[in-house]
Amino acid sequence: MTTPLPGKILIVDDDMDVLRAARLLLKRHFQQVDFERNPQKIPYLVTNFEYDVILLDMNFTRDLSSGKEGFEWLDRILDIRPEVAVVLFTAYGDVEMAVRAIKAGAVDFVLKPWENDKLLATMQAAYNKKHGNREKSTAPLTMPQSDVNIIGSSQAMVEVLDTAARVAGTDANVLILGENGTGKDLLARHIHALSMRNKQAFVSVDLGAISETLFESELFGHVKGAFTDAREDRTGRFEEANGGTIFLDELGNISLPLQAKLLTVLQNRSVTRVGSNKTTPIDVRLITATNRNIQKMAAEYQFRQDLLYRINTIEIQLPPLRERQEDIAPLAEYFLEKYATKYKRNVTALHESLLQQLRQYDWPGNIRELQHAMERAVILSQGKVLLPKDVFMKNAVQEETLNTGYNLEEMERNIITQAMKKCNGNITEAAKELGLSRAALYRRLEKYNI
Ligand SMILES: Nc1ncnc2c1ncn2[C@@H]1O[C@H](COP(=O)(O)OP(=O)(O)OP(=O)(O)O)[C@@H](O)[C@H]1O
Repeated sequence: MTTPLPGKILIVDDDMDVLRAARLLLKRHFQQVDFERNPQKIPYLVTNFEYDVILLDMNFTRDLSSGKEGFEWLDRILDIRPEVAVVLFTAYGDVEMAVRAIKAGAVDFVLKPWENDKLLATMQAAYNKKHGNREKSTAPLTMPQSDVNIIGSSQAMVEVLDTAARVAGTDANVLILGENGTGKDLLARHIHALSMRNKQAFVSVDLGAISETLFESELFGHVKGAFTDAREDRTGRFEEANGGTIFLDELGNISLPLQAKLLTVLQNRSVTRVGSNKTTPIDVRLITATNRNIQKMAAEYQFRQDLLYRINTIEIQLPPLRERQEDIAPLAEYFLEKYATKYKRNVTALHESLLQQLRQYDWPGNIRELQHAMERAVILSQGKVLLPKDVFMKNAVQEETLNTGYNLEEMERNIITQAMKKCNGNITEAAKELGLSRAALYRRLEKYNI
């Protein structure tokens, strides 16, 4: 048995069975574990005993499901002892409540019914966090720093980044929602960079770009001879991510049979390579993303509800760029500097009239579109200051589009055809030109039969 941590723990829950089971487990790992059924005793206990971590139930009998009482007690505890680490017990599926609790100052949460390893790891991390912070109370927190550069000071982005920072240290599954080009991939990297797993791999998989037949082999690996083209053993992406984070992008695009396969892996926390009967345990943090309305898909039985429950412990919605206009100028300036350096161009500023137009435009391709518009403008501009004409040029594509009238689908088809022509059929280049991900372009090529 490992030496117990010298921590003092308090468990507050009105269910005696929960108290006994949690205490039995934690007692083996912490020096002192007290428990209390009656939440009214919390102020007395917290005032008189220096607990390191308090494991607090969200719902007491007075109020069975809203979590309101849990929030009140959380506030009281933090009023009396702001330095104590509070971990919340929440019922399975209380996603919103868990996010709110973390925003309200809890360090983490554990879902009931709990897995012993998970509860223990969470309590130990909470203890370490609190203990580390107390010793270095005047020094900056020793949280991992992210080297991912996310620009955004709009209220919406501040909230997104705040939630990301709070959930990064937990192992909670995160589902990132947002239109194409809003920065879902970047945010996933940021969460990984802020997490304890940041020294391990971050593996990003674009599910929209994997064919149905290769899905299993790509994700779970295969053994030599498993199918005609399997000439060597292959490690799947889940195994590559072992110990780190796996980011599954475009999750809304996979078929129901593949959803079932993914769910099995997530439930069993192990993978079996195609053609093998040996299972390998995996320890990965899961971040997923989609640009589709996944709740609606679940309601229409296009997406499995049980899989959704697994992946959306925390949901983060990235707003489209048109809804965070304050971020447009800082982003444009950031890309200006980036590309001026990259292409060694002496372009140093954005004219006020350009800034105005940038703010007015609605950016259907979001930040990716702005990024490419700035890259093109920096390369082509003739002066030091970028003007509206440098960014909003009427080029052949736009002219041709205008001639087709206002049928949106027709316009989209035309723009894509033009971009494919311009890039000689190179999908990566054309996707870049259009401000779309490769997968998003593939889907459209299929849709329009181009
Ligand atoms: N807040 C931001 N600050 C700086 N760069 C950003 C920001 N958001 C996105 N970007 C950049 O914009 C581009 C598109 O972002 P990203 O690929 O993360 O979007 P996405 O939502 O994952 O797109 P898709 O849905 O098409 O896969 C990337 O080059 C990314 O680095």
